[in-house]
Amino acid sequence: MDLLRALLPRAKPPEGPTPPDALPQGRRVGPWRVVRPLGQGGNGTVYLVRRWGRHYALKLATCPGDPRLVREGKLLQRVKHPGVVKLRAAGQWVGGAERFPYLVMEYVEGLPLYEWARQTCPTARQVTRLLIQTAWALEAVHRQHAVHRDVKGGNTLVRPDGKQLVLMDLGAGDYEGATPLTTHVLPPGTEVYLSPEAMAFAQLHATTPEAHYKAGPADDLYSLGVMAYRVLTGQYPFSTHLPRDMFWLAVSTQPARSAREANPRVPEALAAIVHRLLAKQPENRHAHAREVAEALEKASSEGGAEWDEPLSDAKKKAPKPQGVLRRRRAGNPRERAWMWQQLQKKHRLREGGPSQNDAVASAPHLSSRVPVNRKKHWGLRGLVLAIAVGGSLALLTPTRQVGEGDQEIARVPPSPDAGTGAAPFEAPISAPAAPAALDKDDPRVNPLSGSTSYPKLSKVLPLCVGLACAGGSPATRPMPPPEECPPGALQTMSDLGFEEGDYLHVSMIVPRKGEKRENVLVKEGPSTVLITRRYPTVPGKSFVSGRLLVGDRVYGRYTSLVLASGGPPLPVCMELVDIGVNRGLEREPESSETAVKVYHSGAVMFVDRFE
Ligand SMILES: Nc1ncnc2c1ncn2[C@@H]1O[C@H](COP(=O)(O)OP(=O)(O)OP(=O)(O)O)[C@@H](O)[C@H]1O
Repeated sequence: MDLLRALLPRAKPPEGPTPPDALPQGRRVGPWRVVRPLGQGGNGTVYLVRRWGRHYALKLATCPGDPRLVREGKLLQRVKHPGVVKLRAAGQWVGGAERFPYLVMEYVEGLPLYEWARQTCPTARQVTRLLIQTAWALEAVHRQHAVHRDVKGGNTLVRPDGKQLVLMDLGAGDYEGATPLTTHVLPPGTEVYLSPEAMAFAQLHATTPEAHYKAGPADDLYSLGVMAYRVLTGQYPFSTHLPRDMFWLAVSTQPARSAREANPRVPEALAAIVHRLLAKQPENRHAHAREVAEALEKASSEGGAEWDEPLSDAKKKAPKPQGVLRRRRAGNPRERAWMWQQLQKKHRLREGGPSQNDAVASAPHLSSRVPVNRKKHWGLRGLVLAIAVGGSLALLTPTRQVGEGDQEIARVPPSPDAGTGAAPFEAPISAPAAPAALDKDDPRVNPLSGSTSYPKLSKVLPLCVGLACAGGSPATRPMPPPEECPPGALQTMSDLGFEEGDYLHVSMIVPRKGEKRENVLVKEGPSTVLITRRYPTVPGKSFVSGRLLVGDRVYGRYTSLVLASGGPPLPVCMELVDIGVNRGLEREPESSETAVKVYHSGAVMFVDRFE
């Protein structure tokens, strides 16, 4: 029997289209090329994509024709505000016989609010600055007669300077005149951020299928209050460890403990604003988001030294990154594609199509079926995952606690005093070699190179050396492996007013006066190149240092910038590109195995990672 089984061909999953949540690196979506996934949300997968040397975030719907994503696009189109993620384009991706809407947004580099707070141990004033920005962003949303409906730390990103917050994910949002999509009592959202009036409505209309709660700006303000409470104290206003019914009861009837009680380092005036946002009656909250922003601005400007104390000081162990499980994939791409198709079929049969893709909070006394969030696919993903990790039933039938749908909730720190710690200070960058002197003996071999060592490049170097020892010829060596930027590099880029994809013209040599420019000899190793043009923040004759890697082309990774105007070297993350903005410089035909020549000039482009 076993022999028979061994002789029979193994059943293979049929070939199928790549699922929209598993696009590989390099796959094109319209003109955008996938770099890597950034994460998965309730109704789509967000990819880092690239076009013309610039990065964007592309959100691709999980369900064909998903009207929520289309609505998110329309909403983003209306709301134009520096504090709200910018929409750049929208389109449809064809996967098999289906069309999946996608949105292309600016790529916001940064950390979600709570993670930022955990890493930076901010003061009340620093947090308040970000809360003010959130309030102004909400004001911009509300002014468009729209509501966000899912305001929470996980839907914000704090830029690396820690001074700017961007409100993200308007996927649960709604605006006046939009086609109704909600088929349940409550619209999509996250349970711990749900207002008492929404809960009251859900309880009252639990048995009325046609009743739909209409969230308004006051609901967003309540959620903002929860978010503020959480970032200031490390806790939610009501314990998320309560049984669901008790949690609802507490939110509906109990006054929230003051944020100052939860964390004595929260200034009184700030705690009072948060308390007002958490009022049970919407009319007792601020009338508009603008009012919240103004109240916060006033309190912060009048606040004394207490506002500049860190809100906590103990260093906390990093929680397991969110979404890790969600990002794990089952089997190989073909198997995943097949499983995905099966699950889609099932999903469509059961749910009657993507338009019912709302997840709801049922009133607690009704059932404990579905917690409030938009991750209806969690069950499906759980199934895929369970298959992948050996069929753990626990994944399919988790013990649901309040707010479990919001993954961050499960990891709420028990007390603010668990504290946060300052992020490690940026590693110092060694000073690069000055480009002044040309090598007299061989003026065309890395004339600007030095012997500087750079922290991150130490990882690449042994690999290259290893490859060289193995006897691989430069032409046949693989591309250098991806590498993170040195600490502080992205900050330098933004301080100098550049964005990813911006580039500076460089010369591979210091040209001598009157000398005819020609191809130059280069070799692998430390390299310094001269910036040949003037830029508003980078004067001509500044230079960047890093390392050249010789492979099928000559790649350059530059990690240190010395401004001609003086000052210490600045960490940067810049990649050598040719005049067509292609990565690396072409090996000129006159190159040999041992003597590689490239064109004398090119450019160095700001990147957020060495790919
Ligand atoms: N424009 C962007 N720039 C950078 N990262 C982004 C951008 N948009 C989304 N992301 C990241 O992609 C991930 C998924 O985002 P998405 O908005 O789809 O879902 P979510 O907010 O994680 O979940 P849910 O939709 O269930 O609330 C998040 O980690 C988010 O920070």
